[in-house]
This record gives sequence, structure tokens and C-alpha cells, in this order.
Amino acid sequence: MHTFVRPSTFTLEDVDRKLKAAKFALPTTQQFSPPDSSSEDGSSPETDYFPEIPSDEVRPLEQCIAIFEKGPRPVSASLALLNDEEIIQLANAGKIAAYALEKLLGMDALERAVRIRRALISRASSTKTLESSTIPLENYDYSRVLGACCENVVGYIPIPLGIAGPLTVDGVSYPIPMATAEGTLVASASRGCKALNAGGGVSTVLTADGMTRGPAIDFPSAVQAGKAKAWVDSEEGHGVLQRAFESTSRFAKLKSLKTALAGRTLYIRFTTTTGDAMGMNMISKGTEKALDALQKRFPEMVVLALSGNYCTDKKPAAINWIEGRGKSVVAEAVIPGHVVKNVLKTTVEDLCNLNIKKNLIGSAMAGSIGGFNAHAANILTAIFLATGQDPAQNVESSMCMTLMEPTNGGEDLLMSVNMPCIEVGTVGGGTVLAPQQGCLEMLGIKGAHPTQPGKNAQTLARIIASAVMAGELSLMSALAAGHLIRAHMTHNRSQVNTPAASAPVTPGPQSNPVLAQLSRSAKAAFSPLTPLSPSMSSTSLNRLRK
Ligand SMILES: CC(C)(COP(=O)([O-])OP(=O)([O-])OC[C@H]1O[C@@H](n2cnc3c(N)ncnc32)[C@H](O)[C@@H]1OP(=O)([O-])[O-])[C@@H](O)C(=O)NCCC(=O)NCCSC(=O)C[C@@](C)(O)CC(=O)[O-]
Ligand SMILES: NC(=O)C1=CN([C@@H]2O[C@H](COP(=O)(O)OP(=O)(O)OC[C@H]3O[C@@H](n4cnc5c(N)ncnc54)[C@H](OP(=O)(O)O)[C@@H]3O)[C@@H](O)[C@H]2O)C=CC1
Repeated sequence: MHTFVRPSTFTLEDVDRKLKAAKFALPTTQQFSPPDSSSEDGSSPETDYFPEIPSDEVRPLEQCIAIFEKGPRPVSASLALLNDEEIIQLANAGKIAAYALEKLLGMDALERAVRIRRALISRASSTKTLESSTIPLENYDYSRVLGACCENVVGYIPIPLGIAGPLTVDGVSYPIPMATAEGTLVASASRGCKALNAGGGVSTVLTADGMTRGPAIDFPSAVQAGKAKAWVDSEEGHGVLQRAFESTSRFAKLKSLKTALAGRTLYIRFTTTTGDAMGMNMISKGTEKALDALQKRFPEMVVLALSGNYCTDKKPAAINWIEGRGKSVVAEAVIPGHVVKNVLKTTVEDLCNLNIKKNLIGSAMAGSIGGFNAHAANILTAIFLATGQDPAQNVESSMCMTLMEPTNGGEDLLMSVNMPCIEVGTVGGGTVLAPQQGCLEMLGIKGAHPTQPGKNAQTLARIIASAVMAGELSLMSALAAGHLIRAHMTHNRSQVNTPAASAPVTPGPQSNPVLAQLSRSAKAAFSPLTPLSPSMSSTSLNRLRK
């Protein structure tokens, strides 16, 4: 193993370990044999095989292979002697796997690896657009991505970042970072923040903190599975599994083990603290170790999967809604009646009525689990993207029940959001990426908390619940006042890049005079230059659009 180390988060040894899937063997220094010194044309083989500077000219494949396989070590030094087109030749000849380019080119050529991969993928695809595409490639710290965030990287996708607020949460004022492509979201959350701040801000309560993993384990019979369940539930069993589990991390402390049988299959839901990490790698590592200990006690058992969906990760599940997963937060605020009227353009009575009919009864009618809200997922996901969270966990993280009731003799609004599954971290995952770290830094919660592990991640969960409340308040008000479509036509419809040519052709306005008339009316009604009549409800507009 070479020792070519760059000042970076990862060494090549790390990358080598993480990319062990690359199946072609690299010649080691010991295997290196200099090229045959007797050249037929009498030219110096040194010159043929080790040109100092890669030229623009593309040399024959055989010569490139010779440099790659017999050139100086480490292999990154050999590849530095080849130009991009020559490396593309090697990859097309099966000598280099496109996904292992970073490993082969070395830590100081990460952007080059991405550029070459783009060319390879582009030329292999039927559209061939990637190489010259608008997907950005430069000015990105790929060393943070490698072995941590993404494979087969061809660039990065910038998402607009807006700031809502600031919002006062537990007495501290926070700017709310939101990465989104849905116009109106930041405006809506900002209006909600303004209304919440006017009432003194949001207070939060953290009711639980624990990540979960639920493996599935088969036994020969339900009786044997039942014996294992009883042992796991016992003090002795819990202790054995806990010791094994906690040996894997400084931060994972096992809080509970919940067991359930389905025939001869045993499910165990491990719940653990995870410090400032969201914790899925951490808990999975601990669970694997605990299952090794269980296997020693019950050799007949078969671990079907580390995840048996009893966790439940990245899927809707009642167990999360009822028991919580990640951080469980209740956020509460009082919004003065005059603020409801002047900032939100509605009334306490209308808001409370709509909340019951929409967020509670409407969701119950729809058979919802954890969907007793208007758009918690909107605000939560935008903050997830801005702060480097795992976006797929928005499934359970955005479970939320929004409650509203009149207070102070009906004058003011008492509001809460109840979010039992906010799965966030300030270390690990996408939080290692520099822009995402910038957002966490802005909130004062970047990385590990220096003295109380877990406090930064908990603060992030409190901020998210409070920002969700701002979004709920503003959207519910817009719905109650009939302002939804007006706002979206102003903030959420591109006038530049929505070409007329994308209009439907068959059947279309051109071929149907009635539809053509409707289309013109709708266009006039939706133009941001022509504000909608306040009396025009979103329902009537929707009818118009059809
Ligand atoms: C990682 C692998 C693919 C290795 O799998 P492997 O079989 O050891 O890989 P291999 O070296 O034999 O290579 C097989 C192929 O994999 C690809 N491949 C292999 N390595 C690379 C690489 N570095 N970059 C790009 N592609 C790669 C590549 O296509 C390669 O073919 P080749 O090109 O060599 O002929 C496998 O172990 C795997 O798929 N693991 C599953 C990981 C996963 O899906 N994680 C998702 C996150 S888990 C989660 O978020 C949700 C969860 C788990 O909680 C949900 C639940 O509750 O179930
Ligand atoms: N494996 C899986 O099944 C799944 C993985 N994921 C992915 O998992 C990744 C996140 O995993 P996660 O476990 O959160 O992060 P990491 O895998 O990055 O683990 C956190 C690391 O940070 C260390 N650490 C240092 N300081 C702290 C601190 N104050 N609090 C907590 N940890 C600290 C931990 O130490 P120590 O070693 O002592 O624990 C650990 O090594 C994401 O990329 C996510 O997408 C998502 C879903 C499922």
C-alpha cells in the first residue's frame, strides 16, 4: 500500500478500503517491471513509457496500457502521465472501472476523476448530453463526498437556498435555512415567523430522543422464538445485548428493546441515543454486534436482515407515529388576535375551524397516519436539504399533528405542532459537506456539541418543529383567506422557462374554441401582472383551469 496522503479528510487508504469493490488488481511496487530496454526502432523506452508531460495527442491504447500497468507507482503517478482522452480509452477497454477513478487518480485529482467520468457516461449514453451539460462540476470539495456521501459522482446539483425568519425559538433568534425549488415556501414560512415572533416566539419541549433499528430473526419454531423473546425481555438478556451494543460507539446508549413475534420470526426494536448523529449507521453497527451476542445464546437462530422494517426507516409506519423515532418535539405559541388579522389576513375563529375540518377531520377521513397537518413536509424537507440531513427520512420526520384553539377569551390563537419523529444530526451523513455545514454554523449548531453530546442535534429538531409551525400558520391562513393560488401564481410559476411549446396539442386550445377561450381567461387570471380578485376563490379558479 502506498502512502500518498493529501491534507484532506480521507487518505487513499480510506478510499482503498471503501472502494474494495473495485475488482481489478493494481500492480504493486514490487510487481513493477521496467519496460524492455531493447526497442526495435531504437528509441528510448523510457521516453515511450514515461513521458514527463501528458500531451494532447492521444497515444495508441497499447502504449497507454503499458504506462498504466508498468509505469511508476503509485498508479496515480502513472495516470498523471496520461491525458483525459487516454484514460477514457483505458476505461473503455475495461482497464479502469469508471466508479474507481478517484481511487486510481489520487486525492489531488478528484475533480479530474469526475470530469473523466462525465465524459465516459456521456459518450456511452444515447443522448450524450452529460459532458457539455449545465450540471456544475467545478468548485466543489469532492474529498468530502468520497467514501461518505455519494458514488459515481458526475457533479453536484445546486438548489436555491432561502432564509426565512428569523424565528425566536426558546428565546433565541434563528435564521431558518431552506433549500427549495418551490417558490412561496420561504415567503410563507417568513410570514409565519413574523406572526409567531409578534407573540413572543415559540417554546419547545423535547419529549423523547432515540433512534431505532428493528431486525428480523428466524427460529425453527414459534416456541423457540418465544424463548428468545423472553430472554431478550429479561434483565439478563437485556444486559448482555446492551453491553455488546454499547461496545461499538462512544455515543450509542441502549434505551430499550421492544420485541414482537410473527410466527417463528422475532422482531426486536432497538432504541438508542445517538449523540449529535442522526444515528442510523451507529445503531446498525451496534445492533449487528448485539445480534452476534444473541446468536451465541441461541445458535439455532438465523438473522434474516438487520432491518426487518420494525424500525421503521424511510417508510410510513404507525409504530413511529405512536412511539416516536429520532427526536420527539412539541412546539407551542400564542399568536395575538390582531396579528392573525393584520399579518395573516384571517381570524382566529376561521383558523381554528379550518384546522379541525382539514388537518384533523379531513386527514381522519383520508385514513392518515401522522398526516394531521397542512405541509410539515415542505418546511422540514427544505431545512433537511439545507443542513445535510438524509432527505429520505422526511417520510417519518414530517409526521405532525397541528393543533389550534382560541385562547384569552377567544381573542388570540393557541397553536402547537406535535412531531414525534424528527430524525436529524449535526455530525455524519451530509452534514460533512461544506455548504450544509455553513447552514448549521449559521444556526450555531455545527458538528458535535462541545460539552453535551446530542444537544446540537436536539436544538436542530426544536428549530425544525418551530419552523414547521410557522409554515403551518401561514399556509392555513392563506387557505382560510382563499389566497393560496394567488400566492403561487406570483411566486411559484416561472415566466422564463415554461415554453409555450409545452402546451398540450391534442386535445388543445387550438383545436377546441371553448378550451382556447378558457385558456386565455385562465392565463389572464393567473398572470402576476393581473392580481386576482380577492373574491375569486381557489376553488373557482381550479374549475376555470379545468
Ligand atoms: C455497496 C454494494 C453495492 C457492494 O456490493 P458488492 O456485491 O460487494 O459489490 P461488487 O464489488 O461485487 O460490485 C457489484 C457492482 O456494484 C456496483 N458497485 C460496487 N461498488 C461500487 C462503487 N464504489 N461505486 C459505484 N458502483 C459500485 C458496480 O456496478 C459493480 O459492478 P462492476 O461495475 O464492478 O461490474 C452492496 O453492498 C449494496 O448495495 N449494499 C446496500 C447498501 C444500501 O443500499 N444502502 C442504502 C442505505 S440503507 C437505508 O438508508 C435504509 C434502511 C436500510 O434503513 C431501510 C430499511 O430499513 O431496510
Ligand atoms: N446504515 C444504515 O442502515 C443507514 C444509514 N443511513 C445513513 O447513515 C448516515 C448517518 O449515520 P450516522 O450514524 O448518523 O453517522 P456516522 O456514520 O457518521 O457516525 C457518526 C460518527 O461520528 C462520531 N461522533 C463524534 N462526535 C459525536 C457526537 N457528539 N455525537 C455522535 N457521534 C459523534 C461517532 O463516534 P462513534 O464511532 O464513537 O459512534 C461516529 O463515528 C447518513 O449518511 C445516512 O444517510 C441512513 C439510513 C440507514
